[in-house]
Amino acid sequence: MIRALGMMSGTSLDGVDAALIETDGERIAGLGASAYRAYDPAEAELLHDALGRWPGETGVAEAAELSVRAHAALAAEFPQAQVIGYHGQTLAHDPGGRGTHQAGSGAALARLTRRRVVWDFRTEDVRQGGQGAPLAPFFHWALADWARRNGALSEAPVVFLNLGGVGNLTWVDPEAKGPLDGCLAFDTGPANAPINDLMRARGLGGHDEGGRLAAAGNADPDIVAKFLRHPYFARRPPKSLDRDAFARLGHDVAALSDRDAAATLVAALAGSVAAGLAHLPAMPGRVLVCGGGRHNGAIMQALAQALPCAVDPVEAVGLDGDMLEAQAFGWLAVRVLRGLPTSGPRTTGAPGPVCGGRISTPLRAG
Ligand SMILES: Nc1ncnc2c1ncn2[C@@H]1O[C@H](COP(=O)(O)OP(=O)(O)OP(=O)(O)O)[C@@H](O)[C@H]1O
Ligand SMILES: CC(=O)N[C@H]1[C@@H]2OC[C@@H](O2)[C@@H](O)[C@@H]1O[C@H](C)C(=O)O
Repeated sequence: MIRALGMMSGTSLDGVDAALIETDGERIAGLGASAYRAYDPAEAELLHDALGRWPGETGVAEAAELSVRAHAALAAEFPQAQVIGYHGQTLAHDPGGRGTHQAGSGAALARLTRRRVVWDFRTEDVRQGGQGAPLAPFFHWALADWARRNGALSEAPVVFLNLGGVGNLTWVDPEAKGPLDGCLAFDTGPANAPINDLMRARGLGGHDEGGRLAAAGNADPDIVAKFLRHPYFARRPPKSLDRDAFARLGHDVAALSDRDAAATLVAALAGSVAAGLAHLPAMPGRVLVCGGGRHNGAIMQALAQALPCAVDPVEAVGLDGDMLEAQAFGWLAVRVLRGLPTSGPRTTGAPGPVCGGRISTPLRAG
């Protein structure tokens, strides 16, 4: 077993999560301590300004340097970690075109932390013809296996729904012999990013705390219906999204009041997840929600109404929904060290199993 530190900073640009996990890259032996470092407003601004940019373009070197510095500071709190799984900051994602761009050098992080770092998890998958995302699904399979062995989960199949800046879901059949056969995964649609962008644009803060603003408003059914007519939702998986792929939605709610705009974005999110369930091989017994969106009461209520099965935060089966993606990149780092696949046809649509990720080793003295 290896003690890995997974580190993730997602598309909502709020900060860096770090979590320890003990694993051989197959079974989870234990989930350990975790920590969070928020980006301050100036840092969030710098990252925001770099969104949509590719290596070499304005502001990218600064965003990369910030990412490495923030991750190194957080990693210092975990001297016990034998390897770091470093996702980097996604600035742009265009798997059918220019590729995928996670800013931040794992080699620089290895130098600063004097630890082995596994990074650049998505490029190889895209090179082989996959979407490069989502990558958490194989870990969702391992979690379902773990929760079932602990007696915390009885439903099979089950869905993990991650609500970060973008939403993604994994249909998991824990009775399958492994993650390559036992998952079906894809991005469902925009999740918190349009809500955060609305709040920022209207000077209301960085997010809708608890979903209170949305809960006080009424969704505009025409805007939601128009949004759900976008061909993305009918397209069969695999499929993945750039953070700002649905910027039109933000323009469509511009004329609404603050509360109705927030309610409309929440209804659009719930509708996109319902549309996603229609692509699954069988209805899950339960949807387990992770990511920051589960703290938004309006989102959880809208999901409970829109979905034909139970909807619970992952805490219901003993997991930590704020740290699950960080744990995923620790688990994936160990898989890369062992040469095990990190994605495949039913998660990213790559033509076969892919082991994505580069390994950087710090220089030793002497
Ligand atoms: N208490 C809360 N109330 C309402 N919304 C919240 C709350 N806490 C977090 N969120 C939402 O969740 C977001 C953070 O979610 P998360 O950390 O899962 O995203 P991420 O990891 O950056 O994104 P991704 O999964 O897309 O890579 C916040 O930006 C906010 O929109
Ligand atoms: C390109 C990229 O960074 N995509 C993220 C984003 O945030 C959620 C969704 O879109 C998912 O596809 C992915 O992150 C998670 C961790 C994943 O790869 O599973």
